[in-house]
Amino acid sequence: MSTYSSTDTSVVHPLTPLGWNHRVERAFDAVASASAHPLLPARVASSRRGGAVVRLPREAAADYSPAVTKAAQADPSTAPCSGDWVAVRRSGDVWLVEAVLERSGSLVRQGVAKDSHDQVLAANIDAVLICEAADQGPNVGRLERFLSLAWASGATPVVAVTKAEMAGDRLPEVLELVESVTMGADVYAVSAHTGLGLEELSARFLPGATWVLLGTSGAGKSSLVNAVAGRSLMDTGEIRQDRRGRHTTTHRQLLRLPGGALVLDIPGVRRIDVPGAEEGVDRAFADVAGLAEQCRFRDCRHDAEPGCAVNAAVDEGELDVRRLERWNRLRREAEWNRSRGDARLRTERRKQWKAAERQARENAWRKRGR
Ligand SMILES: Nc1nc2c(ncn2[C@@H]2O[C@H](COP(=O)(O)OP(=O)(O)OP(=O)(O)O)[C@@H](O)[C@H]2O)c(=O)[nH]1
Ligand SMILES: [Zn+2]
Repeated sequence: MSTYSSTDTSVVHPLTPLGWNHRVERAFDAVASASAHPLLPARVASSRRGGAVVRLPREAAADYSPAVTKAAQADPSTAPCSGDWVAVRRSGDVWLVEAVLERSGSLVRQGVAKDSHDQVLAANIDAVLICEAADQGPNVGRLERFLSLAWASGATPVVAVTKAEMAGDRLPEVLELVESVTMGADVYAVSAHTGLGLEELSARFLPGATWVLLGTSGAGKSSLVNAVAGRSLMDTGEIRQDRRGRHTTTHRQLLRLPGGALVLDIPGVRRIDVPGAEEGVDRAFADVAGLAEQCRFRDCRHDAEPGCAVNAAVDEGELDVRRLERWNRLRREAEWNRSRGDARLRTERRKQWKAAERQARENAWRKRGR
């Protein structure tokens, strides 16, 4: 692995290799200057209910402070997650996470149960690498879903068509199909086995940038990262198969590529629900959304309304009707998820108001009693 090197002589922050930058520095300074305790910045590699593994830059286990725990109970999306920058302090012989610093792009999974909360899968990400295997389709509906999610995160999506050598002569056809739905996101045909396209893709992994991998199980994410790194950073399918039943879940979740980019490994993202953000869907479907803006009526449902630019494009063969149907479905899903999120928020606010009212009454009562 290459070591981090700075070309100038200024002092390099020890967390720079983990993606530390001015934005994070300002966020940390604001928290640290308001704290009664001396705090240190750290980045979360992985987290679970009561604590996290953080990098200071050395790796350490950290528990959550009562304030962080309380906030996470009220809203789990505030709990530390992979990629988060946090402020920690030493308390006796343990590290305590005192605050989660303000996030830039984060990948959010919609809560699925009724009144369930969104879950932040990865925080402070700059780019999302969507992996779709060339030998199994590819599945454009799935790609559109991943792209919507990625755009909603605020990070830049990049698509890797993995196992490209398996497509053989069909590769141009596969790429054409992929590119018909990627709307300007860059697409790379890669093979971890033959090395195809790895150099071009590697050039995208800029030092200090944080990437997250999306793709179904077996899409070749781990193999791709290992091939780019030139060594085994992640367990691939075969290795996990061998280890089944043994307690060897020691692999890291915040990886550093030789070029200095960071990769967050978020295991177990099977079904992806689009978050309650139609903007993500509309970015992924920029062609359809652009047409919809030209409809005569602002609230056009693109059914049988007169002056519907979307249907006109379908009639003229410029827009695939299946893509239109998939856009409608994802949009409805996003709208529904958002309205559910809004309803949950209203319930929570009501609870908070009630608690505040109760507190005010108690305070008044105590004052009177004095
Ligand atoms: N032919 C071919 N097979 C590949 C390539 N990359 C990965 N594979 C195979 O695809 C299977 C899955 O690869 P992984 O890298 O483990 O896939 P993954 O996306 O990390 O899977 P999860 O960790 O379960 O999400 C393995 O059997 C790999 O050997 C490739 O470029 N070409
Ligand atoms: Zn319309």
